[in-house]
Amino acid sequence: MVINVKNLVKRYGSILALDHFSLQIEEGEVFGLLGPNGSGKTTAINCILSLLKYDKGTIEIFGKPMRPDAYSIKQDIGIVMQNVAVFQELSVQENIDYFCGLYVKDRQKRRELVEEAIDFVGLQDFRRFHPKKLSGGLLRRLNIACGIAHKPRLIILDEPTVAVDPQSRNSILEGILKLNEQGATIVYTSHYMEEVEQICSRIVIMDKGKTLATGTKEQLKGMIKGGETLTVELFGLKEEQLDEVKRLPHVTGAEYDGARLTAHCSGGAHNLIRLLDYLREQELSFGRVYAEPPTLNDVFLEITGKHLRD
Ligand SMILES: Nc1ncnc2c1ncn2[C@@H]1O[C@H](COP(=O)(O)OP(=O)(O)OP(=O)(O)O)[C@@H](O)[C@H]1O
Repeated sequence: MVINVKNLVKRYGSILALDHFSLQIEEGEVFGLLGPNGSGKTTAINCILSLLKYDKGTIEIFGKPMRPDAYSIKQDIGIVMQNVAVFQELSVQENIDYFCGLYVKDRQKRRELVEEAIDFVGLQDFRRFHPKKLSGGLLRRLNIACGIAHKPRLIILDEPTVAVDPQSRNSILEGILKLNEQGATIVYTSHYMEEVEQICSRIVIMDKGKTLATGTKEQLKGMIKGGETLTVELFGLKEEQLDEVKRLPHVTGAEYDGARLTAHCSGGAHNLIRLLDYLREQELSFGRVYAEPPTLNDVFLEITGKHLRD
């Protein structure tokens, strides 16, 4: 097992940031830590890395107890933190070389690794630039290159795409999958469910410092009663008709905003056909129609009663 965390408790004064938090991550996983802002993701990562003292619990990495002075373990970990942490006075190349040099002393070897990292994040044309000349997206890529240049076995990324343009975001996500293909185990924290769904093989959903549910995205979605959401664009739906929609088989709830009818359905087949048949019977004409499978937000909503991003 790459990470084994048991019953972690962390308090900041009266705030209970981690409440008996446990986590098991196997070699080769792309593991997602999904939770709203303030749910304890960064605190969990900082405790796992021994950057923060905790009140209770045990942490093992690569089967060994993790401690602040466990340098042999730290050498095999790459960290990409939420806040970009690079030196303003060093160029792109020098920054990557500095961070790589914390783990790799051999200069020749390091030169190769720095070049590979520059290629990997696509900063070839910017190697002599200083950080203040880089856009937000490029700066994030530099931050990632600094964290991964030494080819660690475990890479932990804490919200690496916050405030990043869509193009850089995609290239970051693709890069993470490539690192995983090359053998690294990945831990990825985010409050963006779409990203976690896109790249993670297993996910823990957390809230208020606790683990709410763990599994693949299919397993997590299978845990809830809610199934697909149907949306129909139409005008003139009356209140009695909305009430009748709510009473259709498998419909667990419905809303109408004057232009769009949204119906939430539990499992069951033919929900869309049944809804459209009803609208035709009522001689209501409709525009676009779409059916969406449940999302991780629906899972979070059903467990906690609130949205991931309130
Ligand atoms: N240094 C600190 N002192 C006091 N309280 C803190 C400190 N750091 C975090 N907290 C509190 O601990 C809880 C968990 O915060 P944490 O930053 O770990 O959450 P998060 O899920 O990473 O959120 P975000 O996505 O906003 O970073 C929050 O209630 C936060 O306000």
